[in-house]
Amino acid sequence: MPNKETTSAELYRLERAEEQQWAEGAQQTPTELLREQRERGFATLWFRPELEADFCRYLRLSGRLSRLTLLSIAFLAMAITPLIDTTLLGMPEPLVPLSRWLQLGGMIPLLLGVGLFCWKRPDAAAIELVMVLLFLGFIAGLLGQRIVDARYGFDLPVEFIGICTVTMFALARIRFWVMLPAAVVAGIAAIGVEIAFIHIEPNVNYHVFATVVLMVVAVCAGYSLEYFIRWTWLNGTLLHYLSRQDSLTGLLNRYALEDALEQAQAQAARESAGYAVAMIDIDAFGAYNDHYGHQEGDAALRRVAAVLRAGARRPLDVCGRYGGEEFAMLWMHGDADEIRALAENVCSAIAAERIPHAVSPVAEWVTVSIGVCHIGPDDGRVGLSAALRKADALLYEAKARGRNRVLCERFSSWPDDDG
Ligand SMILES: Nc1nc2c(ncn2[C@@H]2O[C@H](COP(=O)(O)OP(=O)(O)OP(=O)(O)O)[C@@H](O)[C@H]2O)c(=O)[nH]1
Repeated sequence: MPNKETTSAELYRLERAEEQQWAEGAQQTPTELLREQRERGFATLWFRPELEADFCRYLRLSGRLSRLTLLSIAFLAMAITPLIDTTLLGMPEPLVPLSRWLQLGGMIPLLLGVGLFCWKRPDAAAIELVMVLLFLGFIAGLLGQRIVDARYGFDLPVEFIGICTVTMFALARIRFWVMLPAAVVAGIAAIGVEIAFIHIEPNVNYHVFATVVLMVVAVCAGYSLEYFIRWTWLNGTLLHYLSRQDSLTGLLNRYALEDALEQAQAQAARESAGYAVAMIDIDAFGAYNDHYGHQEGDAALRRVAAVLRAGARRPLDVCGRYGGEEFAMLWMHGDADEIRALAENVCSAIAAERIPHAVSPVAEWVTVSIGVCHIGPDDGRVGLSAALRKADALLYEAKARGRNRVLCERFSSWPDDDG
């Protein structure tokens, strides 16, 4: 899912690439995959690989603001501490140089660097690793200072380690299983330091107890938060696909089809590229239904749809169900001859399926008629309804000329009837 800064052109490309991936690789449609995952559950906080990659990308992009908030809080804490450590916290003077060095020389530049990285590269796969390393660096700094401070009898509020861990689970938006090992290391190191180096009784027992409680809270909060995010993503993505998919054929439904066609037209205009819009209708499908029944009719529609989907495999092509037994396609790029060849291929591929049609006036098997309106690069911006109307008129002309054929014409060769 694209982030806010993605331009509409990039967004269009991303969506098409996503749909393309689904269409090419998968045995199952997105909705089938998502439904299956919902039934299986995800108590282990893991989706099947086809979904996991998409979810991780979503988590990285949607977590950008949250991570920047976390880094801002850490930055603020680091910036404020020099003002209060000697006054409010009672840090002895000899410890101040070390503390300043760690804060101003180490943590603040590090936070600024990581902040810049999270700002500029929200989608970087390394973002989880960077956040975990920052966390471990932070903890190492705190523990180092804790050991030195204790020599001067200063009891550094070591609960900060637990609070850092809770904050990481709550705001870093990195996966639970990535954060957990770092949290365990931090917890063990914190408790180890208390027991081995700190001898300020009875505070050691209190600090150990507080660290354990905060670590348990952090882990539980991290688990339930990620479970909730996964649940929301899974249902939201399922709804997204259901609202765009024709339930019978798995192609884009009318709403999504028009949307995709408009976006493809805008893309063509940006690239000054030619394209073609096609209307496709199954021949004598009323008779097919009457003869074989609606169940068989549905099965035939699915098979025709599968062939059409295969005919729109290039990254920017579009294919959807316009309504009933009528489909629409858009082929991006290509001159009139290439477009005609694509349409002819689709027409003959459907005939080659040899879906029996005993009552067709055209052939012994299911055939289609196709009307194609080709819009050249110099035809200017053509409205979607005008392009579809011309393709539809050509389709009816193809029907009138005997069906099972392609009629392809250039948009500009038609009289302008828009006005
Ligand atoms: N099984 C099934 N049939 C459908 C569906 N949607 C539309 N139809 C049928 O498609 C048929 C369309 O028939 P017509 O519009 O008369 O066209 P046709 O019989 O294909 O004739 P021509 O287009 O002139 O070749 C009707 O019988 C509809 O019931 C569907 O989802 N499933």
